[in-house]
Amino acid sequence: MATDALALDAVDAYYGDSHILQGVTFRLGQGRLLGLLGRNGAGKTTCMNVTVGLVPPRRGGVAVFGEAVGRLSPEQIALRGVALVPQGRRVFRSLTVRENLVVAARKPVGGGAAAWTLDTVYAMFPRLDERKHQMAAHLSGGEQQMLAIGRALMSNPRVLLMDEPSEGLAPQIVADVMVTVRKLKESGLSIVLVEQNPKLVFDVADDIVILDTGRVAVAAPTAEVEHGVDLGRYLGVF
Ligand SMILES: Nc1ncnc2c1ncn2[C@@H]1O[C@H](COP(=O)(O)OP(=O)(O)OP(=O)(O)O)[C@@H](O)[C@H]1O
Repeated sequence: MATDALALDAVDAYYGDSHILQGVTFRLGQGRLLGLLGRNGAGKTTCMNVTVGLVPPRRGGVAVFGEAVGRLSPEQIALRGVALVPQGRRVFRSLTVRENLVVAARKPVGGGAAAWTLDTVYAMFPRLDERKHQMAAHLSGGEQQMLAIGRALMSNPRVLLMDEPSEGLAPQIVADVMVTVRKLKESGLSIVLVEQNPKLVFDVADDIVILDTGRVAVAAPTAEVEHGVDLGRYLGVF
């Protein structure tokens, strides 16, 4: 069996004394898309923070393509091909669109030709090409989301983490974001898509993990979750 792109194994994580993640285990297969769902405060962002090294796990392990990374720094983990599109986009507001992209550029793990360059990012997001000399602060929310995704792609990741990329965007823009997510999946990237809205992820995810107050309540292929799980119980009314 192929090595998982990402594996969290019995991860416990804390903020100070607050025990947030409690024995979280899930696996992202290579080339697959995992939808990570859960209510507000369930621990989704904390899982992302643990994966990229911002919140080191107190117990348990994190592995990227089979290599343990739970004790590595965020820089070391990024060098192993993990990129995060953070919640709230967090683009560098006082840099231009082009500068935001250039500062994130990195060669793929193991060398070889970079799939993602300024040209290929602009080809995916023509709007960023049109606005490349503008300050990121002046972009619309949807454009900032494109930039946040483009910036993550510039690092030529093997594992892409997307934390609520639809948050705060108009429905048409959300639809555009989901088209992008689908294209990235079709390109072979291994993706974790964090969302509060299950309808968005069911369309595109291979597997679903539902967190409930810091624990994995459900982990199964999408079709099983869609038809066999009482979503209202874990996600509230939607
Ligand atoms: N920096 C922090 N310090 C202390 N507690 C935190 C911190 N960040 C998050 N928490 C708490 O940890 C818990 C999990 O938060 P987390 O952001 O991981 O949830 P989430 O599922 O991503 O929620 P949301 O959908 O609101 O983004 C929440 O109770 C939250 O209040």
